[in-house]
Amino acid sequence: MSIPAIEAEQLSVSYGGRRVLDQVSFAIEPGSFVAVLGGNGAGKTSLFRAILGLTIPEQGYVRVEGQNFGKGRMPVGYMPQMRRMVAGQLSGWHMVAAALQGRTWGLPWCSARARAEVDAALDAVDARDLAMRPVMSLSGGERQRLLLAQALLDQPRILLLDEPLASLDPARMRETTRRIYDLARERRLTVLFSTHDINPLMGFMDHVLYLAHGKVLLGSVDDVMTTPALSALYGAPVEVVRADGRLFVVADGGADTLHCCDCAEHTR
Ligand SMILES: Nc1ncnc2c1ncn2[C@@H]1O[C@H](COP(=O)(O)OP(=O)(O)OP(=O)(O)O)[C@@H](O)[C@H]1O
Repeated sequence: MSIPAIEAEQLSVSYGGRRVLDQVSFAIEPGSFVAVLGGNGAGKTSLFRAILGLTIPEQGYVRVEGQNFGKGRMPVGYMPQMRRMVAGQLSGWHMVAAALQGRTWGLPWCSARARAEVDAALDAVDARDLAMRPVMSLSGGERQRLLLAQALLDQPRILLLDEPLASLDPARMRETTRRIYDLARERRLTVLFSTHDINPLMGFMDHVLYLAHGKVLLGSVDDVMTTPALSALYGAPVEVVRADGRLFVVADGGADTLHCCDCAEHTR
């Protein structure tokens, strides 16, 4: 592999002495589209924050394109979880522009260049029609598009997308995934895409990065989504079941469905 887009080595992240990521190591290939899976509290957001340098590792390191950027500007666009979004009365345009303002400290943020960049990001996610509307009046799917536009500012080479499908209906999930996939291919982006529902990503993702109990497993869907692989990761028996063209990951005894995916849809 060439220099990895993202590389973690013996990375540990803890909060108040509780380890969320425990000496994890992995390397993400440039240009790959990676589904980041794991139950609630598995550490998906913590991993993204560590990559962004917003959370200081207890141990180990993360490198982006082979470098430790520290507080420097990295070539990474971040789409946070929507429930963390605060926008109030801002228009869609100003919400996207606010992210640019944060990154162009010291420059006149309403310059022609800045305006053109915001317009281009809105165009890329087909959201020009949302530009003048108050964000608080927008639907969940429309707000997601604005968050994606924010992540595209500054021409990133890597996108970290934290649950971009949250609160979308199944048709919108597939449409949103396709939009992100098309953008990623067109711009040769590396994408880490966290989700609780792998179904809409089938046929789009190159790899799965699965988090459980502080550990990670990275590989193809066929390598990771298997009974032995996930049981080893969880350190307890889980079962990967294929039924009606769908893939279910269930806790031992079948009482608890952890994830499911639709194996029937492998075509783009
Ligand atoms: N700033 C923090 N201080 C203390 N604990 C934290 C902090 N941030 C996250 N945690 C805890 O770390 C664990 C992992 O959280 P994280 O948000 O990374 O998980 P996640 O996989 O993104 O979860 P979800 O799917 O529910 O969004 C959780 O138990 C959470 O409560």
